[in-house]
Amino acid sequence: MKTVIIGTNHAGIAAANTLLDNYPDQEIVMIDRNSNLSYLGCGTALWVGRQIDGYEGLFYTNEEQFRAKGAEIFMETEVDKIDFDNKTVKAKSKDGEEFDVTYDKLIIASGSKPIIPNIPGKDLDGIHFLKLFQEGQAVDKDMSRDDVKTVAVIGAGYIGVEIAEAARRRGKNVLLFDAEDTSLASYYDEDFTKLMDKNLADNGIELHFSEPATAYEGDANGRVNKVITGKGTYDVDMVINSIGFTANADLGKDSLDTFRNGAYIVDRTQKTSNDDVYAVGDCATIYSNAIQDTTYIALASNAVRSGIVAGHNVGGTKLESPGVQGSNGIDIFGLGMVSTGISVKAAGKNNIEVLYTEYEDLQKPSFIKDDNKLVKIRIVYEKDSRRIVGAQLASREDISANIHMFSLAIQEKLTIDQLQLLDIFFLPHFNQPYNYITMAALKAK
Ligand SMILES: Cc1cc2nc3c(=O)[nH]c(=O)nc-3n(C[C@H](O)[C@H](O)[C@H](O)COP(=O)(O)OP(=O)(O)OC[C@H]3O[C@@H](n4cnc5c(N)ncnc54)[C@H](O)[C@@H]3O)c2cc1C
Ligand SMILES: NC(=O)C1=CN([C@@H]2O[C@H](COP(=O)(O)OP(=O)(O)OC[C@H]3O[C@@H](n4cnc5c(N)ncnc54)[C@H](O)[C@@H]3O)[C@@H](O)[C@H]2O)C=CC1
Repeated sequence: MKTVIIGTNHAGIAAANTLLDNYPDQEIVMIDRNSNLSYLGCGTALWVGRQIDGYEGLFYTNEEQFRAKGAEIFMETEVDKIDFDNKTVKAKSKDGEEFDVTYDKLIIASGSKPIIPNIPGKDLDGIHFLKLFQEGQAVDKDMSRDDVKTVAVIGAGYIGVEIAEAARRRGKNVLLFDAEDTSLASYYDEDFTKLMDKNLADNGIELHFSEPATAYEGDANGRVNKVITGKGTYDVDMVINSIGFTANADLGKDSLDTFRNGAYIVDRTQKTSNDDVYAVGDCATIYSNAIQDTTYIALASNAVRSGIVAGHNVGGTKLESPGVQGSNGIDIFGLGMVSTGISVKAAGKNNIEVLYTEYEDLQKPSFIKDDNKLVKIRIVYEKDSRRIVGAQLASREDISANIHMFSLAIQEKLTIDQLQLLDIFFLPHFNQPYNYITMAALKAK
C-alpha cells in the first residue's frame, strides 16, 4: 500500500509517524513546499519577545528522521495538481523539475493560510503575517531596526495579542487594532476579555477596538508608515496582520466536498468525500462536541490528533475521532486564560440556549500567603439538557490543567449537576476545601 502525504507540518507529521511506526508494510511519500518542517509557531512570540534564547528549539523533527524510518520525503517541492481519477499527485521541485507520484491512499495536510486584509496599501514593505518560520524571522529582523519604533498589530486574537506582547517586550510602542470591541473575542466572554484588555493596557499597549484598519499608506520608498481606520490616522513603522486563518484547500476544491470556509469536509475517520483521500489538520473540518456539529478550528493540537486518526485508518485500523472542544490557552504578561467549548457569546451565534455559573476565589486558603492568586471561572451549560458546553478560567496562577476536565466533561456530555459533588481533592498547598469548581457548580440555577 502506497500513501502520499501532502504537507509535512504538524498534521502530516502525525499521520506519517503513525503509519511508519505501526504499519511497516506501508510505502510513505511525503511532499512539502517549505524548506523546514515541524515549526511550532506558538513559540514565535516567545522568541521574538526574547523570552526564550532563540528559535532553534521550536522544531521537533526533521526530514532525516523520516528517511531513517523509511519514508521518501521531498522538501521545497510543491504539489500543484491532484488527478483524483488516476490517483496521481503532480509535483514540482524548487529547481523546476516536474514529476508525478501515484498513490493508493492520499492524505492532504496542506494546512491553513492567513487571511489577507483586502485594503489599499496591503502590499507595502514592512507589512507582515505570522504563519511560517520565515515570516517570524522577517518580523524579528524588522523589529531589530532602530527606526522601527511603533508597531501596529491588526487583529487582537491569539497571534495578535501574543505578538503585541513580544513587540512591547522589545521596547516598541504597540498599537493593537481589532474589529471587535475587545481582544480574544472568539474565545472568551466579556468579563474575561476585559481582564485581558486591562492587562494589555496596563503593560503599555495602546488598544484600538471596534476599529478595523481601512487602508495602509507608505513613504516614498514604498514602506508602510500609516494605518488608517474609520476613527483616525496613525503613524507606524511596521504592521503585523493577524486577522485569522482560513483553510489552504485549493488543490481539491473542485473534486472534494468543502465547508463554508473552503476546508475539506471529513468524517470521524478524517476521510473526505473521496474514499481514497483523507484530510487532516487546518485544511479539514472537525466535529465539535460543544455545538454537536461540524466546524472549523485551526489548532496544532487538533492537527496532531487528526493526523493520528487518519494514519490508523489508512493503515487499516478503524479509529473514529471523539470530536474536539477547541480547548485553548494563552499567557500574556503573566495573565493566564484557558477556555474550552463555547462561550455564552458563541452559544448565541450558534443558536444554543445556555445558562452560566461563575465563581471567583483565591486558588489556596487565605492562610497561604505566597503564590496564592485569584481565579475566575465560568461554566456554560445548555439550558434544557444542562449539558456542560464550555468553561473559561483566568488567573495569574497556573490553573491551565483544570480545563482538561471540562474538555472531557463536554466530550462525555456531562451535566452541570453531575459536577456538583464531584470528588475534588483538597490540600492547602494546591487548593481550597470549597473548591471554585464545586462552588460554581453548586451555584448553577
Ligand atoms: C504564530 C502562531 C502561533 C500558534 N500558536 C498555537 C498554539 O499555541 N497552540 C495551538 O494549538 N496552535 C497554535 N497555532 C496554530 C497551529 O500552528 C496550526 O493549527 C497548525 O500549524 C496546523 O498544522 P497543519 O499541519 O494542519 O498545517 P500547517 O502548519 O499550515 O502546515 C501545512 C503544510 O503543508 C504544506 N503545503 C501546503 N500546500 C502545499 C502544496 N500545494 N504542496 C506542498 N506542500 C504544501 C505547507 O508548506 C506546510 O508545511 C499557531 C499558529 C501560528 C501561526
Ligand atoms: N495560544 C493558542 O492556542 C494560539 C492559537 N493560534 C491559532 O492560530 C489561528 C490564527 O490566529 P489569529 O490570526 O490570531 O486568529 P484569531 O481567530 O485568533 O483572531 C483573529 C482576530 O482578528 C480580528 N479581525 C478579523 N477581521 C479583522 C479586521 N478586518 N480588522 C481587524 N481585526 C479583525 C477578529 O475579531 C479576531 O479577534 C487561530 O485558529 C488561533 O486559534 C494562534 C496563536 C496562538
